[in-house]
Amino acid sequence: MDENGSVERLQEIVQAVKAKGPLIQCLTNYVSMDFMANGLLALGAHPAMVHSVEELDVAISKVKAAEGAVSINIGTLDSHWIESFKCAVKACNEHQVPWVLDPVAAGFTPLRTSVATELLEMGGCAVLRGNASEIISLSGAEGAAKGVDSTKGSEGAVKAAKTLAAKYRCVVGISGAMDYVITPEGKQFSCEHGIPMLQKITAAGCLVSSIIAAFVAAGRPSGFTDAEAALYAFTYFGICSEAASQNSHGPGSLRANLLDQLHSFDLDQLSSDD
Ligand SMILES: Nc1ncnc2c1ncn2[C@@H]1O[C@H](COP(=O)(O)OP(=O)(O)O)[C@@H](O)[C@H]1O
Ligand SMILES: Cc1ncsc1CCOP(=O)(O)O
Ligand SMILES: [Mg+2]
Repeated sequence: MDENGSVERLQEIVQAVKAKGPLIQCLTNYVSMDFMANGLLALGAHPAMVHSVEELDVAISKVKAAEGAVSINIGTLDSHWIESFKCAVKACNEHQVPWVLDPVAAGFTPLRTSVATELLEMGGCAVLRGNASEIISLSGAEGAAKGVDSTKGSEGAVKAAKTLAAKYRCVVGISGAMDYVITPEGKQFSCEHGIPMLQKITAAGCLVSSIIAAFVAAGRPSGFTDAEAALYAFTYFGICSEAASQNSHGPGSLRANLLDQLHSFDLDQLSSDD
């Protein structure tokens, strides 16, 4: 894989997602639930938002049988959610189901940093995806999070991402104007697609994290590494947002058009220069 992947591999993994329709079990915040479920459905995946500790083990054993993945997002944290996250990670690791972590607003409060760190320390995370402030905060430095938003550019988090990827043996994705994907061995890939207006749609980052989970689930049986899956998820999301922006007049129409593009973006229109 070169630094940005290839159009042929992008087409292959998107077609795999649409053909397999992976089951993505999401433990996510109240803000993102609707957009994440609709975004995953538009993409061709099958979302389920199960989060009670009483049913997570059964649900995740079914995710295993369906070759799906789990998306964990700490956005609206409280003590019940914390128990659910730990229970989900334990079940994922027991059943060998890939899980993706979105450490929303890590660094904004100490609890968020410590909960995300505790989950990573349980081991088995496939991909950690955050914005620059979140990734820097998890590395132990001052990330200067402005609530759930980053105040720093993604390039400023690459060093922190390399530290985290090596420490937790997981792929780390940093979103921003440039998205970066870092492997546990310290290899770096990047994706320049996307539009600034995405920052005006709440839960765009949450949706990207769950799309990464869908690409990991569909990609593994087709021979894609988790780093490739993350890179192509960022790329597909970025390209769809660019196409969506052409008929959009602001965040409201962009949000609707983005769902349409995730559903029916024509991959054949891409050339190897894209
Ligand atoms: N300035 C930007 N230009 C282009 N794309 C962006 C920009 N900022 C964020 N994005 C894209 O928006 C999506 C959400 O990323 P981001 O806003 O960093 O996440 P979060 O919402 O978790 O803070 C990602 O796909 C990212 O590539
Ligand atoms: C606004 C907000 N508050 C708690 S979770 C959440 C959504 C954050 O979504 P994203 O990180 O994708 O912008
Ligand atoms: Mg976020």
